[in-house]
Amino acid sequence: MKQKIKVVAAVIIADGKVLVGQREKGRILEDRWEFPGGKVNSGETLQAALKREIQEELGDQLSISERVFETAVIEHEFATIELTLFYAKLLSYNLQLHAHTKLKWVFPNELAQLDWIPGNVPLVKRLIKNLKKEGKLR
Ligand SMILES: Nc1nc2c([nH]c(=O)n2[C@H]2C[C@H](O)[C@@H](COP(=O)(O)OP(=O)(O)OP(=O)(O)O)O2)c(=O)[nH]1
Repeated sequence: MKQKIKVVAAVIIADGKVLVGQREKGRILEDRWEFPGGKVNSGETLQAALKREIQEELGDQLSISERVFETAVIEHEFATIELTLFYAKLLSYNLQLHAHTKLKWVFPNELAQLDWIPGNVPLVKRLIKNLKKEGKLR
């Protein structure tokens, strides 16, 4: 059976845009775009894992709010990913490149054009709808 991996990632919003990252070369799914985040360690809460990952990847502190939607299951060849996305805001602004080639801020109507991790595409479509709801982009 394929390995199941719990992953948590952040939909970081500022000034009406969402922060996305292009995975560094040499990592699984290199060059694809993703929401910054990573694997949850055993015994760690999703929120603690997300804060740790954002500190490691971007060198930044995060304020986490609600889940974007329920945990999604993404089938990759190498594993089954259980991905939970949270809305979040940056509390610092270092945006270091420890896991990404590029980071960029994207308006919701441009999100669908990125070369996403394949399983992310339906999630991005749902996210775009969600972002149109009142208050989400502030
Ligand atoms: N961060 C992130 N990972 C995602 C997304 N969608 C998706 O399928 N994944 C997958 C890709 C990876 O197989 C896994 C995340 O693991 P990772 O390799 O980024 O993990 P990590 O930062 O803990 O790093 P590592 O030390 O194991 O390299 O989840 C997403 O939007 N963001």
